[in-house]
Amino acid sequence: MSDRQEQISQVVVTAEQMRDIEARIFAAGMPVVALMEKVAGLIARRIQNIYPNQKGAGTLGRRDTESSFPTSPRPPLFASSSLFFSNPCIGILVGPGHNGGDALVVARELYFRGYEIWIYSPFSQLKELTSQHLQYARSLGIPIYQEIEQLPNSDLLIDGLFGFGLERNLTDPIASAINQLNQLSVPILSIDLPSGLHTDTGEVLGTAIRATHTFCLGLWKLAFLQDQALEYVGKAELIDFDIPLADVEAVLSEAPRIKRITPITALSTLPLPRPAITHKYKEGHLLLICGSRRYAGGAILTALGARGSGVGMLSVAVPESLKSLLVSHLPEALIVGCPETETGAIAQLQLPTKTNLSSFSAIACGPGLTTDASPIVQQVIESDVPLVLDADALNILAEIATIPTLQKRQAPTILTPHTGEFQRLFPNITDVKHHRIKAVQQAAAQTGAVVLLKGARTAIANPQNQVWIIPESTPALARGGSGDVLTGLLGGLLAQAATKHIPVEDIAATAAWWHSQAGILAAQERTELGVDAFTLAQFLIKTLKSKLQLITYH
Ligand SMILES: NC(=O)C1=CN([C@@H]2O[C@H](COP(=O)(O)OP(=O)(O)OC[C@H]3O[C@@H](n4cnc5c(N)ncnc54)[C@H](O)[C@@H]3O)[C@@H](O)[C@H]2O)[C@@H](O)CC1
Ligand SMILES: Nc1ncnc2c1ncn2[C@@H]1O[C@H](COP(=O)(O)OP(=O)(O)O)[C@@H](O)[C@H]1O
Ligand SMILES: [K+]
Repeated sequence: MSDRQEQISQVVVTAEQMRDIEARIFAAGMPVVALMEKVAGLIARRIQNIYPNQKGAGTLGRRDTESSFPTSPRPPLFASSSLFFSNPCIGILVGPGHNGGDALVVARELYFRGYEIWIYSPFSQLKELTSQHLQYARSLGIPIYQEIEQLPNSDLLIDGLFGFGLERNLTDPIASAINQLNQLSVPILSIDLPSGLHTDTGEVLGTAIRATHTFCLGLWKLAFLQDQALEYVGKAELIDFDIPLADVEAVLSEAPRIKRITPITALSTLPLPRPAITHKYKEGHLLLICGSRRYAGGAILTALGARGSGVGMLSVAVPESLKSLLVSHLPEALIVGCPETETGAIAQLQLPTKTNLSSFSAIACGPGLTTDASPIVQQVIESDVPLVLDADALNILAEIATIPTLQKRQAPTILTPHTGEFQRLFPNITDVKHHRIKAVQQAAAQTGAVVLLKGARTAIANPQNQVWIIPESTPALARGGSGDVLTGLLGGLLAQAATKHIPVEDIAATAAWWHSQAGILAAQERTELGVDAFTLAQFLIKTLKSKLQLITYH
């Protein structure tokens, strides 16, 4: 990957920013019509790659020509595969704007490459360029339909109804047409984004195309990184059409950056290679404070996550009754047994002599504590040590309402809530479910902490409004205990970075990226049902090794 590609793949834009960037390109002299040709040419070539036209190589599985609406039976899912169709029939859905224009250029190109094409163009008012392309398609004899009921069967649909120009909720008749198109068991490839999604929030504006594959054009739009958009987007792919970096910079320079974390950035944040002359305390000393008689496993999983980070020294404070269990799982760690409450929570921290909280390079506190360990959380907040607060530490924080004391901390703080913990902690931030990125930015600004909001697309914000988003993950991680592994891993990386000048949000993003990648690799090897939290921790180093190899070889 070139430097430019690496930088482009990190960029995330809103619809407004994309419009401004395009406006600069057009103002500089690039004709709109030429850009549309270029972009649509790239899309057409990708479609040819995915669904090659092997006309003449046999005619397995030919479709009938009668209408797919309203009563024709659904074609089988596998009908989409190029293995089954030598000459795929492609239906092109055309909207009123330039998204429709792109689709029409794709239609024309595929028509000339021998594909069987029909066009669905339900709008009477089209932008000038789109209208011209439609006229030309008509002159070529490509069938054009205005009514959904007229549409013939197809093996594939290309969605060019709306792109980033969609402004308001979709209404009938186009809304019901989209609903009917979604009912067909035909793969849908969306151009730029699935029609009906809000470009920034990923919200469904009335209804939206459920794409199997989306070609995001030029730069990643924010919607692709929003949890609520994922089931509409399908497999997402960026079509890079050579937007000059200078134009991107010019438009984004003032704005708080929202970035996708890439393997190169994540790996460059890791404490590798280690200096030849070092010792265990130079490689970070992490204190984990976790577990209770009720939740013993959480402490083990957090510690295994920390082990995966490679941290120099690991101390784990647990209730006394858990000590031997932890020792048996983590012989290398220093297990600190603490006096416990009647309920089996840590009652007070009893660190070894000559040790206090300031002796550690970082502290990670919370998994499995129960809310009975409240004084401990207060104590760690008052320390001057970089701190990760997760799980019950966040619930305690919500109960004791000490957000203002977080602001006063001298050392960095990272909060790692899932959506439920987030809502308890920040009841004044509404709509975290629908505006996750805005919500995480507000939370970071309110607390002065780095906030890592867990989810399908984990987002990390710093108090300066900058955001990192983890662009890929797996639902295999939606499983008890996987968050504990992340807390340990993050704590371990934070401890190792203590003497280095790496922004804390970069460390949080790296930990979340590594955690997701481990989930992805484990799911590939063991299926999505095979990624229990213990297994996930075992995959951390294996994943790191495979990612480092990829970087070395490219
Ligand atoms: N100009 C170019 O040559 C390029 C075009 N691109 C394509 O252009 C798209 C943006 O084009 P546009 O700005 O024309 O916008 P769109 O094609 O996304 O749609 C805008 C059109 O839809 C109408 N509209 C908006 N909301 C509606 C609603 N709820 N119901 C009915 N009609 C509605 C608007 O009045 C306008 O006519 C991108 O998504 C991309 O596909 C770029 O990707 C590449 C360069
Ligand atoms: N659908 C999903 N896709 C990808 N990752 C997910 C999904 N659901 C959960 N995760 C990840 O799994 C982890 C779950 O953490 P958390 O909710 O704290 O669980 P626990 O407290 O049981 O350890 C987080 O890192 C989260 O981002
Ligand atoms: K679209």
